[in-house]
Amino acid sequence: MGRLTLEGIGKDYDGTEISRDIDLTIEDGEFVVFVGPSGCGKSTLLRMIAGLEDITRGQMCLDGERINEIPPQERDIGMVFQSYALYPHMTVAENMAFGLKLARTDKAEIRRRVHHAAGILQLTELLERRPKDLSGGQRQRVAIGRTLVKQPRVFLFDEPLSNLDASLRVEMRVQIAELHRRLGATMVYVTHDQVEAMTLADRIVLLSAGRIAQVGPPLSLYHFPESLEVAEFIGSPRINTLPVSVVDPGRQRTAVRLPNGETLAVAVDGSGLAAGDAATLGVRAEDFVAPETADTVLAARLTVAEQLGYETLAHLEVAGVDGGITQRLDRLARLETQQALTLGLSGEHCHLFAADGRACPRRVSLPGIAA
Ligand SMILES: Nc1ncnc2c1ncn2[C@@H]1O[C@H](COP(=O)(O)OP(=O)(O)OP(=O)(O)O)[C@@H](O)[C@H]1O
Repeated sequence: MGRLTLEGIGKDYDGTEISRDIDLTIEDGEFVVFVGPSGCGKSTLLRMIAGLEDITRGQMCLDGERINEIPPQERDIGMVFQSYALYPHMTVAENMAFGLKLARTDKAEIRRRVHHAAGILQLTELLERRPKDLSGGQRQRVAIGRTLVKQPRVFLFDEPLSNLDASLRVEMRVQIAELHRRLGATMVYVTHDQVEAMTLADRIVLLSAGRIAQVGPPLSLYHFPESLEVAEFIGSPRINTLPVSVVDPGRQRTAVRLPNGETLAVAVDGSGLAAGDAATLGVRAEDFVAPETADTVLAARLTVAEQLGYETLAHLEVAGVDGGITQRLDRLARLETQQALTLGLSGEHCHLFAADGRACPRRVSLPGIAA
């Protein structure tokens, strides 16, 4: 088993609050990813779970047992670090066996576990090599193997792929997902890369300034963000934002005035808003619709087209929208610089945020995705 519960967890450094009010249950076998901007407290929270940082406030339990005061090596929690921290003078097998030797595990049992882990991580052929003779991806697999042999109840990963090049990151991401599927173990993973978070997580914990901004399955955070901050962090390219003013707040639809003076009825519960309030309309790059079927349109002009092979990203100038708009188009879209384009908006496909950043609840249902 490996069920973690965090109740009211907080951390101070020299009187400054770094983490606060963290209430979270991580179920046995779950893959949870902590994500958020640099300095939001992801690593600090992970290190508190590992026992590498003291907990200032709150209680942490593993399978119902309080672990606040239990030293790291006795917690039954294994951590894979960003820097692989392998011993250069030891072979792969010796590196993987080292922790078990210190724990005075029986030699035959060590050999069995090292070979089992090497099989899972495709390291069997490399067991006699030294770290300097391995690629970055192989070293990272050894670092994972060193944790795997300890058979911990919970695996922690602190940005394990950030030292790898882009293609190797993708490859290792798939291997970590596969490892989770095979072991069915509880895994907690820290990254600032939202693509890694989206692809690996059963649930994402998005942190902001030491607090939890939102917890949920990746697609819930993508389609039903509770704040502008979450909407802007999840998704690439970043969600488009347009300054609007509220014309008529309603329970099913809320009418807003767009920068071009037109009105759009957005499918949200705007009952917390008042006519005249400033607000922000959010539209994801793929959520513009054909002008013929749109509720209203915006005139745009192309500045740059990025042709990525599998899609085209059109960067557009729109009057009254600072920073412009990005539209995701078909991979074969043919565009010319300065070309005039018409953006179609549908009230069903937009988000609306109050001036304080709070999201108005969307009035749309997406099959299989919980709001
Ligand atoms: N030992 C320390 N003493 C004082 N402040 C610290 C210490 N360690 C971290 N901090 C501060 O705590 C905050 C959170 O740091 P943390 O490393 O947890 O953030 P992070 O979200 O993991 O960031 P990154 O993505 O850049 O690694 C930061 O403001 C950081 O400067």
